[in-house]
Amino acid sequence: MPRNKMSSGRTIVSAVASDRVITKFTQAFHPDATPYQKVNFHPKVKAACAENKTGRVGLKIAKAVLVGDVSVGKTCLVNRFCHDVFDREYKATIGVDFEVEKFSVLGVHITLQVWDTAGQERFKCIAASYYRGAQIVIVVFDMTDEESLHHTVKWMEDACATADEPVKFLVGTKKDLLSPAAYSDIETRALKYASQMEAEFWATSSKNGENVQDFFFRAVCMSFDTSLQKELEAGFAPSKKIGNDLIQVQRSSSDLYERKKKSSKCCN
Ligand SMILES: Nc1nc2c(ncn2[C@@H]2O[C@H](COP(=O)(O)OP(=O)(O)OP(=O)(O)O)[C@@H](O)[C@H]2O)c(=O)[nH]1
Ligand SMILES: [Mg+2]
Repeated sequence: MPRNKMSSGRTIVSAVASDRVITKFTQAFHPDATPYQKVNFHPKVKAACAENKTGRVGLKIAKAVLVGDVSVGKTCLVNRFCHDVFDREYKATIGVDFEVEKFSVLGVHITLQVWDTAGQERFKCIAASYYRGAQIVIVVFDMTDEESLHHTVKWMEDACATADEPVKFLVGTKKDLLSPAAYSDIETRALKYASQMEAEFWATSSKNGENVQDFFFRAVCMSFDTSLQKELEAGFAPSKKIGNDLIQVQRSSSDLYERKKKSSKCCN
């Protein structure tokens, strides 16, 4: 297999970085913290991938959108996962940013778009226009700020209104700032919110990276399995364009590894 070394030091295998190759279904953060019972890829999905029968399907996976209050740590979460960096200085997101990550899941190449929205009220109008068609909704709160947890119900409601039957996640950040007792306390409350929203809970730290990669891998596995299952049941009918986004999923891609970053700025 062709291998290249990126400037960041990540090794690229067939257009996908070696640390973006998923061969096993990533488990939930905690078995009691999820409404999703999946612990493995569906047998039909596994068979289709093994037999190279995923076709040239234009699966509309995987668009992920991050929402949540100002300064809860959305951008840091994305930056830790996509660039393995952490910035302690707060720089507010203006409008919306997005990142593109390529994965190989069971040998199938997929692209994940990660939309990082601004928490500031004045950008809400723009951010909301990017929720459409998302298959992964990630509502983020700061585990040191209880108010931000209370607001997650509304964020989830708004984001899901135009999303595409999304996999739902409630992600707590800044775990590194909590004592074990304080963490246990907020976790108990967060689990109640997650259960009420029918979302899967994860606790993370972008500062030290705790659970960040596992969380994104879990999101990709869930979305991939669900979408491919749907496509298989539909008999690979030509995929419909839903919303603004259509992401190609192909068995083999000749694309070079690429990283796009786009900023949409607004208003008021
Ligand atoms: N200690 C610690 N600080 C964090 C963590 N995540 C984020 N922060 C800090 O929290 C502040 C806000 O982080 P951002 O990621 O910019 O917050 P945001 O949610 O993107 O904010 P908006 O773009 O305004 O919506 C920054 O000063 C970060 O350094 C974390 O896991 N641990
Ligand atoms: Mg931000």
